[in-house]
Formats: sequence, structure tokens, C-alpha cells
Amino acid sequence: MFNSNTSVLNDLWPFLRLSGRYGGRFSLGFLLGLVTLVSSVGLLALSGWFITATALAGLTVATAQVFNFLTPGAGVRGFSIARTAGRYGERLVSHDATFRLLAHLRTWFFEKVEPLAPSGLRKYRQADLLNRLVADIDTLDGLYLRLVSPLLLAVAGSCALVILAAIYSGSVAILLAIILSVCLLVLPALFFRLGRQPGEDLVRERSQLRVQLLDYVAGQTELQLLGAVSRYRTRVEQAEEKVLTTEHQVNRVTALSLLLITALTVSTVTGVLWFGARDMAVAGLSGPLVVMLVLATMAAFEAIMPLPGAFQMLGQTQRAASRLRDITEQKPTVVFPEKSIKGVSPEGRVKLQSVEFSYVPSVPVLQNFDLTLEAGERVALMGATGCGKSSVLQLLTRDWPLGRGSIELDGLPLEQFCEQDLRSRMAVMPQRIHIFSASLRDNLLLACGDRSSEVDDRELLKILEQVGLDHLATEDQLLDIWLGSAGRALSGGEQRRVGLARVLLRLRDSKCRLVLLDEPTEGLDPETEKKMVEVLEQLLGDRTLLVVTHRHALLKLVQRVVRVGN
Ligand SMILES: Nc1ncnc2c1ncn2[C@@H]1O[C@H](COP(=O)(O)OP(=O)(O)OP(=O)(O)O)[C@@H](O)[C@H]1O
Repeated sequence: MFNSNTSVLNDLWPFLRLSGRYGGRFSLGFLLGLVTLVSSVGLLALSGWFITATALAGLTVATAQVFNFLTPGAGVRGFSIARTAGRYGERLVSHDATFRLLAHLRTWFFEKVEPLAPSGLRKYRQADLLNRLVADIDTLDGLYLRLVSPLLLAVAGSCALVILAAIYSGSVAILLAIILSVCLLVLPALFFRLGRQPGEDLVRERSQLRVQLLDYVAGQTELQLLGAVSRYRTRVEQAEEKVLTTEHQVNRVTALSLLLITALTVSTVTGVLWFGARDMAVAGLSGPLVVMLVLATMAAFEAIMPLPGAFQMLGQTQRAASRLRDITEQKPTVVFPEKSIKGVSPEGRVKLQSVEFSYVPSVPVLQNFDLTLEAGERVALMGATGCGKSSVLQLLTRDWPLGRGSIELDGLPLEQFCEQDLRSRMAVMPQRIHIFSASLRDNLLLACGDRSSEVDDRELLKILEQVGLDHLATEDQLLDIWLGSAGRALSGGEQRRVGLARVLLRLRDSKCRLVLLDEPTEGLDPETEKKMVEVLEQLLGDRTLLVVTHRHALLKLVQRVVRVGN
């Protein structure tokens, strides 16, 4: 039990600490919750006392004439207004704080994930990452709203009820103190135990279902062509079945908690009535006060009621927190300094010496690899499929950490450049071009970074014409045409030309002296390829070029060829 408590705390602590940022709002939410609870108890207790006392006062004319109706009436109105206003304010403030916290958590998580890409994220599937970013962070919204706040309110409500009872009846106060202590100590521990395993399973199984569902939807074309739709659908249905079975278990625990809490409320109220009635006979406690204590107890149990559910959910919350920590506590394999160690002017000189590299230990990709490019030199990397050509470019962009050897740019080790400085010196066209679900304009302008406002539509249209993509800018929509998953689909060749257009836009920056192209004309017909080579020839000027290619047409651009591998 001790171990499981420390692991719960370990997993939740970073998130509790982050919520400290909104401590003021959460404290105000708690205070308003307290006002609501006190008003609820006050309303029910005073109403009970008032109705009973009024009925008793009405038995004789003399007592009816002296009975003060006004003050308790005003109290009932006051409590009911305070309860409504308190509840409204509490919901407003605590939900606002929770949404702010969730937004902050998502940015925080994204900032932690970003430096890990791509090497640190290799073992996670995209759908799994998305699931952590959305569903797991959503699960954490229960941490304050369903756990911390109800627990504090239950403790505060229980203390207040025992103090109120102690003013009028010692025996009722002792009874309440015993039952409420048991509720506060036993119920959370019991329902944490009962809910932990199904809760953890549910988070894991829901994540697996989402991953499989996404695979099933994204791979529909292949599945249909290969006749594997029904096999994949069966896998998705099996994953769904598991989720439903676990949800059933969770619901059974919830039902048990409701049964238990209702039974506890009824027996406590009966106990208060019994001890109150005894005090009426023995200690002269008045009837209206007994009714007041009974109704106050019923109202105070409203604060106890959410506790079993909250602790039942703790397993899910802890599992979600631990899945997030899994990623956020990883150290990035590639770290950039805050600032470049030394300022050197961009020339585009590159030197790789005795480079060793592997993605997976014991499977070397590059061994003792050397390559030198003088400023303005143009070199093609060639070699058999899988020999490591793209890996050379990925080492130059620092997507992956270098194993052994050294890589220098403009005479300085690559590790001494801050990320912004390094990126600004290079124009890169990767092997796979990602088309964002955005307008054609935005898909191009992302190559310009902070300087995108300096590029107007005329210039973009000219670049589109140069790479042979001017047909995309239709007459009615021009550059507003939507691309990506929800827009116009692009052929493989068109996607490569979008990549080339981005490179040409990068070349507007005079600091950009090194051009790295990974199979830039793959998938283009010979005519278009020839045109691309001419455009590149025209725009490269005296910049350094390192191009990975299997195509002979591109060799016109370069001065020498370096072969990778044997
Ligand atoms: N992220 C990765 N994780 C593990 N192995 C990888 C990864 N990326 C590439 N590899 C492997 O490393 C080797 C070199 O890959 P690389 O992409 O550099 O080859 P290439 O010469 O550019 O191939 P191609 O001509 O087919 O593009 C290949 O065997 C490839 O399967």
C-alpha cells in the first residue's frame, strides 16, 4: 500500500506542481465550493429547524404570537442565494482554471516532445502520441475537479458538521466523528484499490483501440486492395470488446460505491435521529434541533458522496500521468546550445571525418565515412538503396545524433551551432515531403519562417511557375486553395515540387549557403526533371550543394560524385 501510494504521488507530483501556476484560481474555486457546501448544510438544517419550530409554535396562540418568523426566513433566503451564487461561481472559476491548466499542459507536453523528434520518438506510433497529447491530458482534468477539491471539501464539511453537532449534542457529535472518519479514511483507500486495475486497463485499452482504429481508417485503400479489410475489422472489434468489458468492470465498481454511500447516509441519518431522540428525553434537546441535525447530516453527506468515485478514477489518472511522464522525462539525444558558441560567417563548407552511425546498436549504417565540400562545391551522393545516403543528410541537419567522428560546418563542429543559426544556413529538401492541411500559400510560406510577411503572392506564383506547379493556383482560389488531408490531393511528383519550391524560397536568404537535396526529381517525368535541373542551375549560384540521387539527369548539376558504401 505504501509503495503504491508513493508511486501515485511520484506520477502525479509533476502535474500537481504545474497546477500551482493557477493556485490563486484553484484556491478561489475551493473557497467558493466551501461557501456552497456551508450554504447547503445551513439551508437544509435551518429549514428543518424552522418548519418544525413553526409547527410546534402554532400549537398555541401564545407561542405563535411571540415566535420570530422573520429572522429564520431571511436566513433560509440568504443561504439559498449564497448556495446558488456559490455553486455558479465555483463552477465558473474552477473550470476556467482547469481549462487553462489543460491548455498549459498541452503546450508543456509539446515543448517536451519537440526536441525528442525524430530519434527519441522512434518507438512511439503517431496515433499513440496523439492519444497521449489529447486523451491522457484530458484524463488529468479530473485531478483537481474530481480529486483534490472534493477531498478537501469532504474534510472541511465533515469537520464543520461535527463541530455543529457538538454544540447541541455530545453523543451525536461522537457518532458523526466516528462515521465520518471511517468514510474519509476507508472509502478512498477501498475504492482506489477496487478501481485501480480496471482504470489502468481502460486507459491502455482505449489507447490501443484508437491506434488500431486510426490504422484501419488510414490504410483503407491498401486493406481493400489486399483483401484484408475483414481481418483488420475483426482486430478493431476485438479491441473494442476489451474496452467494453473493462468499462463494465468500472461501472460495477461505480454502482457498488453508490450503494455503499447511500447505505452509509441512511444509517448515519438513522443513528443521528436515534441519538437525538435519546437526548431529547435525557438531556432536553428540543425537537426542532434534532430535525436540524438530521437534515444537516443529509446535506453534509453530499460532500462525502463524490469521494469513492474520485478515488476509483485515481488509477486512470495515475496511468495517464505515467504515460505522459514516459515521454516528458526522456532526455533529447540531440541538444542544441542556447546560442552558437562562436560567430562564423556562412560559407557552406562541410567536412565529415571518420563518421560512424547506426540507428539500431550493432547495425552500422555508416562506417569510417569521410566527405569534404569546399564553399560553392556541388557534390552528388550515390550508392545502392539503403547504403546510408539519406542518413548523411540527416546527420548534417542534426536530426540524429552522431555516433563517432566529427562533422564541421564552416570550420566549426556542428554541435556548436544553436538550432536557429544552423537551420538558417541550410535549405533542405527531405526524402518525404509533408503537405500540411493548409492553404497552398501557407504550405509554401512555412519555408520563410519569420520573414514570411516579406514574400508577396506574386513572388509565390513566380516560384510555382518555375517548379511547374502554377496549375495548382486555380483562377478562382489562387493561393488559397486548400491542400493536405482535407483538401486537394497532390501526386507524388507534385509533392516533390512543393518541396523544391520551399527550397527556392529558402534561397532568398543570403545566409543560406548550403543546399541539401534528397532525391529532388524522383517521380518526375524526364521533361519536367530537365526543367527542374535548369531552374536549380539558375538559382543555386555559388552555393554549396549536396544532392542524394539515383538519376543521371541530376549529375549535370554537380562537379563530382561520392559513392556511399562499398
Ligand atoms: N529511422 C530509422 N530507424 C532504423 N533504421 C533506419 C531508419 N532510417 C533508415 N534506416 C535504415 O538505415 C539504412 C540506411 O537508410 P538511408 O535512408 O540512409 O538509405 P539510403 O541510401 O538513403 O536509401 P535509399 O536510396 O533507398 O533512399 C537502411 O537500411 C534503412 O532501413
